[in-house]
Amino acid sequence: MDLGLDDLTVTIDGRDLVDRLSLSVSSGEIVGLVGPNGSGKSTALRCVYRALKPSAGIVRIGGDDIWRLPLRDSAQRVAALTQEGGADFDFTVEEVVALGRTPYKRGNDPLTDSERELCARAMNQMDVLDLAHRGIMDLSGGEKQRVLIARALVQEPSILILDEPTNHLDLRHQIQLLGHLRRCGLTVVIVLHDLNLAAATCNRIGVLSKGHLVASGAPREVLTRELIAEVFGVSVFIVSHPITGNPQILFTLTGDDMQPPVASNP
Ligand SMILES: Nc1ncnc2c1ncn2[C@@H]1O[C@H](COP(=O)(O)OP(=O)(O)OP(=O)(O)O)[C@@H](O)[C@H]1O
Repeated sequence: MDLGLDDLTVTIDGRDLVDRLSLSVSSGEIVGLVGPNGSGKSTALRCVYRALKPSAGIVRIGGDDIWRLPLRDSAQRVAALTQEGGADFDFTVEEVVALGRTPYKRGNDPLTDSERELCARAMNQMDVLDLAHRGIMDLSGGEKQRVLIARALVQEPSILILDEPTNHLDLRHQIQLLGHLRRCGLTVVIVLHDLNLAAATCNRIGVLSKGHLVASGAPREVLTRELIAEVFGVSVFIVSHPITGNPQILFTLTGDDMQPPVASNP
């Protein structure tokens, strides 16, 4: 299912946190959003998973304005891993994962056998099956993150929204998760701070700066020295990955690479 943001604008207290953001994501495509802290990435995503109503513009999923759909319908199409987490209650891991089925249930309907299998499969994919009976509150940051991703997967969405999903994940689990996204065929919008991971994962990358989309395209077109200096204020070197050819960003920690970002609002 495709996703489109048309002139999405979020204005709060007179400030445009997101300003006329337009982005289209084809069915099965993985699009990354990158940008400095406070550039509007999470705010834009919140409009897609219906946590925040845009001040102007439209979010289309499969051609429908998401804000005009019944909540149950949009929850069957879009699942999100948010920065807020949503694991602040004393449920077991398997109970939290089962919550992903809520858009398909009425009242206290129990899970069907096939839904139980779906939950077990997602927990296995996210490597949390052996934690099934543990309390979510007692898990490590990375374990909790993987449980919440499993919950999003059992929602069986067509569109997956992931806000910094690699937070807390060790290298192996980062690769497992992003590799799974590459293979699963879902339409994905993902915020990543690690530009190398973004280059490895995304078909296209959109760069946000001060609420504006300042670049978008294939990783190799977008992640240039010039763009990174302009938007992030860091002077980097870019090499090609020896196997995939994806851009890999190299930097030092001497401080000599830092400069003020100069990206301005168009
Ligand atoms: N409800 C709100 N009221 C006022 N300002 C807000 C609100 N939500 C976000 N902001 C501000 O909007 C700007 C964009 O925030 P947002 O969380 O979208 O940035 P981000 O690009 O996701 O940042 P980060 O990389 O730090 O997660 C920030 O300056 C933030 O302080």
